Amino acid sequence: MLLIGAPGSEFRRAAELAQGAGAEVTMADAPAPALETLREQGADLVMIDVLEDVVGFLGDLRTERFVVPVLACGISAPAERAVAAIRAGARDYVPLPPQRELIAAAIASVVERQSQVRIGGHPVLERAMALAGAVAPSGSPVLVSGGKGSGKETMAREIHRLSGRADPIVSVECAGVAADVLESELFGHEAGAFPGAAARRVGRLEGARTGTIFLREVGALAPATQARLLAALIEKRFRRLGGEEDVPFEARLIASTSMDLELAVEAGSFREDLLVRLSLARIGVPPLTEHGDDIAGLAEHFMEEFAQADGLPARPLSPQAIAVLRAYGWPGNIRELRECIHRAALLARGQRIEAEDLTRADGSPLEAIVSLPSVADGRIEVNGLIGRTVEEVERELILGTLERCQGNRTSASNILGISVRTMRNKLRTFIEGGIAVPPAA
Ligand SMILES: Nc1ncnc2c1ncn2[C@@H]1O[C@H](COP(=O)(O)OP(=O)(O)OP(=O)(O)O)[C@@H](O)[C@H]1O
Repeated sequence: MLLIGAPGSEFRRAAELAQGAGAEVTMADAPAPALETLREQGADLVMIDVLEDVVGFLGDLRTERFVVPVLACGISAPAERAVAAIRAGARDYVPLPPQRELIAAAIASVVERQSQVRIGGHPVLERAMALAGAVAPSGSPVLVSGGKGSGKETMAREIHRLSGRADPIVSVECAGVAADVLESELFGHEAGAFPGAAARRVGRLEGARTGTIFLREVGALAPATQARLLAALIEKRFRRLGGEEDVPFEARLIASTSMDLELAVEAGSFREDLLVRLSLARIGVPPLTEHGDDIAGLAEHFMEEFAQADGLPARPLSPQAIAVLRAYGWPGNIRELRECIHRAALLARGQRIEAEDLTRADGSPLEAIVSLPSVADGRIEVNGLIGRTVEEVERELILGTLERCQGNRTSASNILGISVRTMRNKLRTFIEGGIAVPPAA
């Protein structure tokens, strides 16, 4: 985290609080030295005093293609300054003197706090973890695939930890970032590489030194960046944009994907040769529903974590609450479970967490969503189905399950006991027949 402002006790206090919340803090007393720091070492979050030229600083960040969230802050600053900062692109305004919770929330809003890893006892997750342990010591690239929030970054961090590398793991989001901005972010640039490149900037690949570079959603890389990355992997060196000097590429590459990269290759949006290189070691993180036996343990683990962090009593989950957690489809996987438990830890009033305390992000109770199909004497009620074709019933079952899983193909396939490939083929047939299919989650 980079703090920009004239040194004063409030700023020092903000820095101490940020450090207490787990951030590594660098301080700069004005935007110009702050830009120098960003060019040399980057930052995951910037906080700038609104008394500085925030608008000019944000403009410089854009011209030099930095992708870093900026928060404005100030000591009883005039409201118009805060508004101007937000209008110019600052994410939020944090008043000083700082409060511990506000600083922690600001950090949490941009850098997801990683839970302490709990390795479930389920064989599918254990197999994935064993693979991670086996590939960790080598320097070869690793591709971690799995659904949204299933634990891909957690797996990458585990591999990095087990590799014993002294340098850090540097995480870069590839989705939703303009191609030229991401290219600078990854490879850095020399002064004059493009209009606005005022000085040399060290990219994240270089900044990771001999540690690990983690590329989240690698399938989103533009073709030119894919080509550059492939060359860097083969030659173990690269050039900053506009540079003539080779920079050694010493970091270990771990990439994650929640999209089917084979399909992306077929569609021509991802290079096959890059996929082959990335796939030397490949780890699939299973969707949460595939290791459902871990749900209760993970839920208790998160409950303890939040109780500790928020100073609340750790409460047990009732058997009904656990049954509801087990029955839900978890399209957002472990992240969704973690957030669900966080809401329950904050809002539940009883001695233990009951089924009705478990909600989705929109506030709807999980209980209502997991209502099971009508069952009579253990058998599915078939009267309402007689007169309908097997094809119709199958289509309704598939589309209904998919809807309940908010379009998540992997979760729905798991619940239905069919492969994702079969699911895709069925959906293709539906679409060809003019039937609406829920969009992919
Ligand atoms: N085995 C685990 N034990 C404890 N917490 C976990 C585990 N796996 C994932 N989590 C937690 O779940 C959340 C989501 O995990 P993570 O960021 O690794 O998922 P992801 O698959 O990389 O997400 P995305 O698809 O959005 O990139 C994080 O808060 C992480 O700490």
